[in-house]
Amino acid sequence: MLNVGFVGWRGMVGSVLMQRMQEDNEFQGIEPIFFTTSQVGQPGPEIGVEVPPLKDAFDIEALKALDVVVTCQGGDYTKEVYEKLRQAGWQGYWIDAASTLRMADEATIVLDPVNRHVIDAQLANGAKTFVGGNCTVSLMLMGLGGLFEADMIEWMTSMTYQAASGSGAKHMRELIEQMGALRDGVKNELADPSSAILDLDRRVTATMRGGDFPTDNFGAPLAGSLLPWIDSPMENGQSREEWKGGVEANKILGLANNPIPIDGLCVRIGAMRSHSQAFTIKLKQDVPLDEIEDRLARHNDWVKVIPNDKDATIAGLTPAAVTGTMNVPVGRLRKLAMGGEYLSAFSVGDQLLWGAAEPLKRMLAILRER
Ligand SMILES: NC(=O)C1=CN([C@@H]2O[C@H](COP(=O)(O)OP(=O)(O)OC[C@H]3O[C@@H](n4cnc5c(N)ncnc54)[C@H](OP(=O)(O)O)[C@@H]3O)[C@@H](O)[C@H]2O)C=CC1
Ligand SMILES: N[C@@H](CC(=O)OP(=O)(O)O)C(=O)O
Repeated sequence: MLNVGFVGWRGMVGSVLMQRMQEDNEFQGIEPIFFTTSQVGQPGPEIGVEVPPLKDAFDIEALKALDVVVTCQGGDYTKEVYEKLRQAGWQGYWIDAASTLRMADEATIVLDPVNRHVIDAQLANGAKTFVGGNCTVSLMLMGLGGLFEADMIEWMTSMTYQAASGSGAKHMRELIEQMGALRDGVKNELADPSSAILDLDRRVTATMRGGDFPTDNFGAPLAGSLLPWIDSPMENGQSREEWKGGVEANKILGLANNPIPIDGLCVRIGAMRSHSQAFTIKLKQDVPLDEIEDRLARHNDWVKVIPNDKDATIAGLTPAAVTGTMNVPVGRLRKLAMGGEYLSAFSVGDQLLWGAAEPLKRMLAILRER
């Protein structure tokens, strides 16, 4: 039986991982041991099986005794511990949510409905380090997997609409604080149906720009606005989030030596935990739309093709419809005015499920089944 150490299990991604593992009964058949950076000795989580008290996540000797480490603790923890553990001679499997190791040669980015062949080849080669992809990238590949699998894409852009959760729990709270502050600022005008809409609008804008508006985490208003920059700048003018779109997607697909150009703009919007993306796809050939829809729908169990009509789109292709589900709907499928090789698509997915926890959970299941 594998003994598996969990680090970062009470954070946002870690909690979703715990929830999903319990739902699918995946603590059976492993020996789970829980670690902490701040609560050593306290009781472990209730997961339906007995677990020992929390161990110190920085204790290299304790980690060395594990077959597998699963960490959702974050990049600083990975930087601090991973090298030390490997240098201490540990040869176990490291499964990580953080971006730190993703582009390292020894690391495989895991998204098994899309790249099980890459994962299996890496395991056969003795690979021991497996990292979940960037949420936007994983959700793009889950939605468009059928087109990548059939090698139909010459290049594509992804224009994103990313939820607050991608920045962390404090940011989700701040988004709601901002929404509340905007509403509170026009309480009286809202109660009076005859109040002038432009007065109401002026007040909303004044609240948003006022010194009391809560922006400690985002650094700017998000509610009633948007932020067209995510993560740090790269030298070429891309944001790091945009850079990840190209390099991570190609690494996941095993195309690093012959990459498909993938680029776009990443934008934070006021959704809670589902990321959306609009794609412009240059196909290698003018393939009929029904064949495209068929390939997309058949690729995996979670992608759902949404007919390109208004009612179906509004009902099924929104963060409000998708959040908390494993579904990755893809719709707005149509050929663009530029010609039959130009396809538009739009997809939505819960960035804490397929975007973060699920690929890690499934990687652990792959190891358990070996
Ligand atoms: N947020 C996201 O959407 C995504 C995140 N990731 C990656 O996953 C990693 C973790 O992110 P995320 O889950 O957002 O991190 P969190 O900030 O939610 O949790 C990280 C750690 O903070 C500690 N902590 C301190 N106070 C609390 C508290 N009140 N409640 C819960 N935990 C607390 C816990 O460690 P301890 O128990 O040791 O004190 C916890 O494991 C990062 O590397 C991130 O890049 C990847 C994909 C998506
Ligand atoms: N950067 C993503 C979330 C995230 O954690 O990404 P990564 O795992 O690549 O650091 C977002 O803000 O939506």
